[in-house]
Amino acid sequence: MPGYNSLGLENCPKVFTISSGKGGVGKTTFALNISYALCERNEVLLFDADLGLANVDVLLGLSPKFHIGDVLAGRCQLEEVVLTGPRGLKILPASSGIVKLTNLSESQKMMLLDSFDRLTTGLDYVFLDTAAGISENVLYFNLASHERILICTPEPTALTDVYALIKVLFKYHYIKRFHLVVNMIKRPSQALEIYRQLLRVVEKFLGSISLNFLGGIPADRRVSEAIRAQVPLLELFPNSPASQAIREIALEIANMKTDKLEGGLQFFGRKIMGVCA
Ligand SMILES: Nc1ncnc2c1ncn2[C@@H]1O[C@H](COP(=O)(O)OP(=O)(O)OP(=O)(O)O)[C@@H](O)[C@H]1O
Repeated sequence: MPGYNSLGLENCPKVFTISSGKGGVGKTTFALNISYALCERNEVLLFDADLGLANVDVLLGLSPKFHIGDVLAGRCQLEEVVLTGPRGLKILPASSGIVKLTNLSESQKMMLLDSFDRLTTGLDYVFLDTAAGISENVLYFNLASHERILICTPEPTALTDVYALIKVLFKYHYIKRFHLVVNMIKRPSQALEIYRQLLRVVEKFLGSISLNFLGGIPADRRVSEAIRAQVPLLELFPNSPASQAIREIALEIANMKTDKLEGGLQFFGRKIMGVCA
């Protein structure tokens, strides 16, 4: 049976990249919990695309038998790398500490995208948790997705780093559509203040960019307790302030309209190869 996503499009998951510019802002925690929230009613794959420093599997206490390096070396199929997490969430772990994976060749990227296209058939959502910063891989995964969620915190450095990421994606890759989540806010109004601050700078220096405010997540001590317990925050503390905020963002994502979803990631891979050639 072919799969249908929430928009009724056959075999075409909606692909989101989650990136941050700065490290340590809560990107992986968000990626795990937003995937967990959405897999209550959908088929979801969380791809730990932080190819140098993987940790989604660590957050869940899972032990991968194979990793993407094994696929690239021809030792297994991508399907064998996938782990099943809570609520049936599918997790594609990356490859902790294998430095050469951080610089994939174009042919390796294409091979990975081909396998990825097979793997994602029938899914509703794919979330790509990228590395921090603006390395080639981060840009590549951002290009390969339908939507881009940027995470920042109220810290000025988090804001300047997320601006740098938007700037590179816009100036060199013509990407104009982004969503913002402000994590670790201290009071409810802070998220919108930060969003407006970033929007002002983006409009002043970059012009016609669509920056959508997805929501704010409070600083919540339950987050680190859930990490220590290796259980998603939404499962362990479903009523904590951060859990409630993440569920609201999940609702926004579920209701998000996308103009047109084309093909799977393979299509995007080809598109990128055209851009990069
Ligand atoms: N809403 C929150 N409230 C309190 N602490 C948080 C929150 N979100 C994340 N954290 C804490 O921030 C730290 C970094 O989180 P996480 O590993 O998810 O960040 P990251 O951006 O993925 O980091 P990296 O750059 O290493 O990939 C963790 O210790 C986590 O407990």
